[in-house]
Order: sequence, then structure tokens, then C-alpha cells
Amino acid sequence: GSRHRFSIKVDDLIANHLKYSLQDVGGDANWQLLVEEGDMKVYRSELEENGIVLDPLKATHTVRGVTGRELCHYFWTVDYRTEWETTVETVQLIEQLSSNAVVVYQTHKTVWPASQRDILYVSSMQKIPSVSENDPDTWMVCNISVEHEVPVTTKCVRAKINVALICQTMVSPPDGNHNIQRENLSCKITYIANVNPGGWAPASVLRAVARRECPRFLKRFTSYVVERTACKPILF
Ligand SMILES: CCCc1ccc(-c2ccc(S(=O)(=O)CCO)cc2)cc1[C@H]1C[C@H]1c1ccccn1
Repeated sequence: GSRHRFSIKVDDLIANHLKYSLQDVGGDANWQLLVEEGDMKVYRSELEENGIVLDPLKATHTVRGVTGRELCHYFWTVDYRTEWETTVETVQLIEQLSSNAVVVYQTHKTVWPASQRDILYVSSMQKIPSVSENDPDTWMVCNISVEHEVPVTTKCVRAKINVALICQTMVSPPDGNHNIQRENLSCKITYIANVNPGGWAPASVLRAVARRECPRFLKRFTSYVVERTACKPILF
């Protein structure tokens, strides 16, 4: 089954994301538009705790030619991580919790002059049933930090994350009784990243890195999935 020892924690955070993270922040004064490129918008809310930058990031993007399930599959599957993630140095699968949940340990490239960070998290992928029939399907991946024993390399500072990738697939039906092709697909992405660096790091540096890395991730990751799925049957 898909239940495991972190299920309650993961389910609570999923419910929280579904309740708050899909809300539009375009007109919200607490959120500052950092980057806008075509359909992609990246927002940040400035938040510090004891001088540590916690700025939540929120990005929306529309990707044509793929489904939400396909985007979530390539975001969730550990084997593909280093193909699109440019801020990580090492990625390790620590434990397979269930068919759709794993524990991952990864180290991030050092962001000078801060010390190197590592993170340990549960990555869980699920389909959120649509409320009514003609509502779009929603697929979601949540990456949530947990306590767990790891091959400790004491040199890293342990960062903590609460990240969600929420994908809603839209199908524009082909005329007549033709099968759905990739050109009939479009997927609305909402990406939320809460990263606690877990210790002091210069606010200006962290903010500059997040401002650069978030749009870069969205472009690189979505292009990667479009390319990988182009000649494959559509996974709804
Ligand atoms: C000192 C380094 C701090 C730092 C640690 C970790 C991460 C980070 C962790 C996870 C994920 S993910 O979306 O879950 C994909 C799995 O890898 C993205 C980013 C980002 C930063 C920094 C680079 C900043 C940042 C913050 C938020 C979003 C993107 N980048």
C-alpha cells in the first residue's frame, strides 16, 4: 500500500498546500514578482527568522505538450534528479517507503561564502482526484524534510525544505473523434519552495541565488520533460 511512517505528516502538508498554495498571489502585497518570462511568473515573500532568510518562493508556469502526471513523474523519480537539478552535488535514495514515497538525501553545491548545505526529505507523489468530472486532474509531488539517520558527512549544514510541485492538466479536445495528441495538452504548474538554510547565510547571497535558480529550474526541468516525453505515449 501507499501508507508509511511519515504519511500523516505528508498528508497534513499536502492538505495545507491544496488549501493555500494554489491561491493567486498576483495582487497580494506580501508577494513580490521577481521574474516574468512568457507564461512563467516567479514570486517571493520576504521572511526572516533570527536573521535567517526563509523567503517562500512561488512560481506559476504553463507547459504545453505534457501532462501533470508526466511532470510529477520526472520530478519525483530520483534517477532523473541530476539530469535537470543544477544546484545539487550528490543525490542518494535512502529508503523506498512505498510505491509513491521515498526518502532522499542530497548535498547542494556550496554557495560561497555560506557553508555547504545538505537536505534529507520524504518525496511523495500523488494524484489529487478532481472534484467534478470535467475538472482537470491534479498531480502533486511534495518534498518535505524529515529526521532520519543518514551517512553523516558533518561538513554540511542541514537545510530544511517544504516544497510542492502542483500540476493541473488541461486537454483541448481534438475536433471529431480523433485521439488526444500532445498538441492538445497543456499543464498549469504551481511550484512552492520553502527552504530554511538551517543556519546563518548572507541574506543577499541566498536571495540572489534563489532569484537565479528558481526560474532556471522551471525552464530547464520543463524543457527536459517535454523532450523526454515527445515520442512516448501520453501518460494521463
Ligand atoms: C545554500 C543553499 C540553500 C538551498 C538548499 C536547497 C535548495 C533546494 C532544495 C530542494 C529543491 S526541490 O525543488 O525540492 C528539487 C529537489 O532538489 C529545490 C531547492 C535550494 C537552496 C537555495 C538555492 C536556493 C533556492 C531556494 C529556493 C528555491 C530554489 N533555490
